[in-house]
Amino acid sequence: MKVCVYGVGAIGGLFAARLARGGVSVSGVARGATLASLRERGLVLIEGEARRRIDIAASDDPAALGRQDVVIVAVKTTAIESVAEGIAPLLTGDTVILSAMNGVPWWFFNGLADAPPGLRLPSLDPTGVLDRSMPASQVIGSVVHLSASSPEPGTVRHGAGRRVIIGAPAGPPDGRAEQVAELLRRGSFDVEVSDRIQRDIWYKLWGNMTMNPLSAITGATLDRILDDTLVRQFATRCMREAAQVGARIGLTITDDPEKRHEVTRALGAVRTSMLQDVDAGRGVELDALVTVVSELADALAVPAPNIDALLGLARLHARVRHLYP
Ligand SMILES: NC(=O)C1=CN([C@@H]2O[C@H](COP(=O)(O)OP(=O)(O)OC[C@H]3O[C@@H](n4cnc5c(N)ncnc54)[C@H](OP(=O)(O)O)[C@@H]3O)[C@@H](O)[C@H]2O)C=CC1
Ligand SMILES: CC(C)(CO)C(=O)C(=O)O
Repeated sequence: MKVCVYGVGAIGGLFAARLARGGVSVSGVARGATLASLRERGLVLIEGEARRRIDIAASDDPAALGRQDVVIVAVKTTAIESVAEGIAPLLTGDTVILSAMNGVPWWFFNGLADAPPGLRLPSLDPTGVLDRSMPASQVIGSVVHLSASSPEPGTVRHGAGRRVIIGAPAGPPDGRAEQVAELLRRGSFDVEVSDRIQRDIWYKLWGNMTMNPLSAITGATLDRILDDTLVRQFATRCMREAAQVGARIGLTITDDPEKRHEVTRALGAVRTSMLQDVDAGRGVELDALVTVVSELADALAVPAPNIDALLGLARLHARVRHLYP
């Protein structure tokens, strides 16, 4: 089985390294300093005290890597259009595209019976280029419940966790999801196959759609955000609104926000990925995490004044720093 990872950063690098270590034939689409480093030093995987070099074929030209059985898309959501532009040479009609990013992806409403037919959101694939180049029928979605970082290009450090949930957008688990699960298990990931991956994505989003922008705006770690009563209550109000939005498209959340806060608070003094992006001067994944929820609330006529306030503040904060268009 030929597997290509598109975007060899923290998550892509971890998938690539662990699959290659498990004997899978892996290549990577990388660019710039990452590509140079992969060619010179191989992909470096740091797990605990262990540091290991793993050689994979890498190119910034997907045509040089050829047709694949599975393509793992692991860029930041802000770069997804560049993947749409480049991915064609990797695909046949049977290639599985494993979408491994946070937030609401372009294929999210496919197979979601309770979503209004033909629903389109302004910030989600407005031109249809993502759907044309990466059709939902070929996608397996995922929720990546682990952490990784890339301390320097071509090096990936595995943080905590090994859990990955995957599932086809439409219908019950099918053969493709099971095949991808088996593949990922060769990389020693703990894989679950979901019969409704959108529900799992929405549940993760329910937490990070507030924590990420709140950390970006304030510069605070998760513990400080949740220990501030007013900010915690604001996050709770946003989550209640998001829960109402989700319920309208069949993605009901039964948990109470407080229960979720307790889980997040236990993570301690974590700098969220969005705060790290702000610190590094990188674009922020605001559209996939927050804009989409605000637009969905609007489309479904669910009042969401707190989510809109969060979006407005986070967007302005990012725009002032040239981190959002
Ligand atoms: N890191 C984590 O612990 C977790 C991350 N996630 C999610 O996973 C996704 C990926 O995050 P993460 O791995 O941290 O991000 P990174 O920024 O570490 O990695 C993304 C990689 O994609 C590369 N890339 C982007 N566009 C292209 C392109 N057109 N061609 C080739 N390479 C490209 C980037 O290269 P360059 O540097 O040149 O831009 C970078 O190496 C995000 O949606 C994130 O929210 C989810 C769970 C945990
Ligand atoms: C740390 C966490 C869980 C905070 O919501 C996260 O999802 C992120 O940093 O992107």
